[in-house]
Amino acid sequence: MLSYDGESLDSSENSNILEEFREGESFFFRSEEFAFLTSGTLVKVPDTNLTCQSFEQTVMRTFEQAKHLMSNKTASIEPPLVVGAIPFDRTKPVNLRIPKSVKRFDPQTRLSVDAVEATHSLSSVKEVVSNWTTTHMRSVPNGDAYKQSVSQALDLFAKTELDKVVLARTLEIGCDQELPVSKLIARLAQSNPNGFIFAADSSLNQLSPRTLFGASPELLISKKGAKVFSNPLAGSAARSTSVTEDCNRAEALLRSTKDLHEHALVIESIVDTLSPYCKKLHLPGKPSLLKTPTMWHLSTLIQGELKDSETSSLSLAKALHPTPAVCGNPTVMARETISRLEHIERGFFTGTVGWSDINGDGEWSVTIRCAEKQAQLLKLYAGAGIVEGSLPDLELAETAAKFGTMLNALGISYSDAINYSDMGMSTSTKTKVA
Ligand SMILES: C=C(O[C@@H]1C=C(C(=O)O)C=C[C@H]1O)C(=O)O
Repeated sequence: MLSYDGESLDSSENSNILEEFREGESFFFRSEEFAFLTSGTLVKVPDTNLTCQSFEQTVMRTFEQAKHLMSNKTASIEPPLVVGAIPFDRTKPVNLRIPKSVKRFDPQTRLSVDAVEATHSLSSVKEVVSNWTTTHMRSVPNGDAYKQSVSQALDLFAKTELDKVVLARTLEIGCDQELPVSKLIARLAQSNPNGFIFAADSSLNQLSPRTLFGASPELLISKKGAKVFSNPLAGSAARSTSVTEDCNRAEALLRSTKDLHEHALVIESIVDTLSPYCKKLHLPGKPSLLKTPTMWHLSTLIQGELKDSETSSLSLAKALHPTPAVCGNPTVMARETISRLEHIERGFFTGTVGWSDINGDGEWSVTIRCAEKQAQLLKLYAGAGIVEGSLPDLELAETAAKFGTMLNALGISYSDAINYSDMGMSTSTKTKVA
């Protein structure tokens, strides 16, 4: 492992690097290619948002400031990185910073939070943080209200030009103590070996520190030199523990006209946005399947070669965000529909989280399968794309299945979740607790 200061750390099979994670100060990111933990803030990107004309210049100025501050250091200094999260709403401020130090490690490293866990499989936070219990769980909006919003969206498809809208809900989980984010990240990293694992400060002010963390399967954009990649996902089915049923669901998804349409809208929009930047753009003729431990998705890997290799990954993220995978189509109408029908504040959920270096090389994943921690409260987020042919019950169940990524990490079973909250499973399996 290497840090900015040229500090060299042992590269071993297991790493306790997450012990150094400090909420409010650290940023963690792991993709298939890169993994690092940062600490401190050298320079914060001043308040700006994706609608600002000067967004890129503001980031560049921050890099220049950081270079100046780092110029006193020794020759082994690595180039600075800008890291952080961008919210769903393009008019809201981004939360980006250039950290004081960056420790890189091999993405294959098995992460743990102490030496004992390093040698044992970390099965769930319920086992690692002994004796913690949930004080409450509640879906906001509740299942019926969510289904009603889906029905209202379906009416709009018939009456307006709206083709697709993504509607989300949250699952609030109260804990009887503060859970360490480091352990949750370790668990997510172990059980989602192919996902983008992230943890970022999402505080809006110093008084209420918040941390956003998750395991996203979706890549908004990555850029290395002239090469760009985007891996949009749209069209989903929950995994099954029965192998036969699991295969059936995957095959049904690949053939589903509704899901293929939902997927095609996303691909078309991303290709339209990337085309002017690229001299070559390649994509397969049809979507393939991508699986996470909890979900199947329709997936398309888009690869391009930039006309100008200096185009920054952040400029591309700015151009693409929000894609119809998390917003809808047409974008403006979908955004208005979300603000009218969704009844939650998305914040950084369905934004983008990642990093970029001074040359613009970087990775920005879509901020999904995540939760935000504020003291003893965890807020889990999940959304589903609604198109003509969507059924309110199934969309509610899809959001429930998407909560599974985080529930698994927490060691909360579906049945526990159903007992305590309106999770949106079929009413026959629901046991309400007074
Ligand atoms: C909004 C979410 O996921 C998005 C919606 C999907 C869908 O509707 O099929 C699939 C992947 C994501 O682009 C989420 O996971 O919360």
